[in-house]
Amino acid sequence: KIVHLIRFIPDHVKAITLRKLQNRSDNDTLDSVISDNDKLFKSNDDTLVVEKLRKTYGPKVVVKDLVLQLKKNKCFGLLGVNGAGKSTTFRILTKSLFFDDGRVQLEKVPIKKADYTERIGYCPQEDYLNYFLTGREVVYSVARLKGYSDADARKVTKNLLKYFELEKYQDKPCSGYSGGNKRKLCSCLAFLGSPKVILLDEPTSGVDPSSRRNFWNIINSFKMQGDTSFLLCSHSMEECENLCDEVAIMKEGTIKAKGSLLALKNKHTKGYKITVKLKSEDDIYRLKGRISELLRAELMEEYAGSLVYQVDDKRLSGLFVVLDNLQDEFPCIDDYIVNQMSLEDIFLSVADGN
Ligand SMILES: Nc1ncnc2c1ncn2[C@@H]1O[C@H](COP(=O)(O)OP(=O)(O)OP(=O)(O)O)[C@@H](O)[C@H]1O
Repeated sequence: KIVHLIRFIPDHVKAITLRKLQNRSDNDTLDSVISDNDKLFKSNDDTLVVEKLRKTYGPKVVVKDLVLQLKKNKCFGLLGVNGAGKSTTFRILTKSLFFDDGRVQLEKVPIKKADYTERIGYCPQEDYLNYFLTGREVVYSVARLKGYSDADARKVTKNLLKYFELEKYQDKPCSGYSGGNKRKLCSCLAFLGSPKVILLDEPTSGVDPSSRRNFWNIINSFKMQGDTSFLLCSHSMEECENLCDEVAIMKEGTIKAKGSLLALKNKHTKGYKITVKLKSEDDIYRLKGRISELLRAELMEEYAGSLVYQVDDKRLSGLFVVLDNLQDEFPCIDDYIVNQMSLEDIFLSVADGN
C-alpha cells in the first residue's frame, strides 16, 4: 500500500517518508552545522536564507545568484513574468532539483541535511494528487507519512479540510474535483506537519474569489499565531498586496527589485496614475498635447479608449481642478480616474524595463 502511495507523492515528501521507513539517522549533528554556517543568518528572525543560488540548463542560466531571506511570521512574494525562474527556485528549495552553486539553509540547517525538507511545506504549481483517493484519504495519508499518529492524523485532516472549505467534497475521489478544489487540496497539504516554511507556488490559480479570500485569511491567521514563514509565487498582484510583507520581482533568473510594498512604491513609482476614458478619439492628438502641457504627465499606456498617465504632482486638489477643466474643454473625455500607483504598476515597470 505504501509503495502505491509513494508513486503519487511529491519528491520532497517522499524523501522524508523513505528516511522514516528506513529509520536512517542523520550523522551530522545540528551543533556542528550551526557553528559552520552562522554567518548566513543576519538576524534571529531569519528562517530560510538563500545565498547566490545558481541553476543552469546547459548554457542557459535560469537562476542567477539569487539572494533571499525569509523571516518568521512574514510572507515573501516572488513575482515575475513567465519563465523568470520562480518554480525552478521552489523546486531547488524543496530538494526536487539540484542546483549548480550557492547556499541554502533553513533555520541554520543546510539543504543537504536529511531533515531539511521535514521542516518545509510545499504546494507545487502542478497538482500532485492520487486521483483514486478521496480528499480526506489524501490528507490523512500525507499526515501519516509526515509522522502523525492515527488519531492526530484524523484530527488534523478534519480541521484542514474544514479550514480550506473542502468538507463537502472530502469523501469524493480527487479525480472528480474541479481545478480550484484540486488547488485548495494541494495548498492544504502544504500546511501539514507544522512546517517552519511554507512554499506556495500559485496556490490560488483557478480558485474562486470567495475561497481565495478564505485562503488569505488562513495565511494571515498563521502569520499572527505561529512562527511560520511563507514564500509565495502568484501572478495575482491583489493577492501579493494582501499577503506579502516583502516582494521580489524576478526577470530572467535575476531579482530586479526587492523590498516592502511601500519601499518599492516609493522607489519605482511617483505620484499618481490617471486614467482618462474617452468617448471618441476625435480630438485625441490635441488632448494628449494639453495633458502633457498642463500636468507634465508621462503617457504610460494607451488601450481600448483609455489613456493612462503617471503624474508626479502630489497636490491632489490641484490635479482634480485641471482634470475638470480638461473635461469641459474636451467633450471626447468620458470620465477620468485618479489612483495611487499599485504593485501591478511596479511589476509592469520593472518587468518591461531592462
Ligand atoms: N527541464 C528543463 N530543461 C530546460 N529548461 C528548463 C527546464 N525547466 C525549466 N526550464 C527553463 O527554465 C526557465 C525558468 O522556468 P520556471 O518554470 O522556473 O519559470 P517560472 O518563473 O516559474 O514561470 P511561470 O510563471 O510560467 O510558472 C524557463 O526558461 C524554462 O524554459
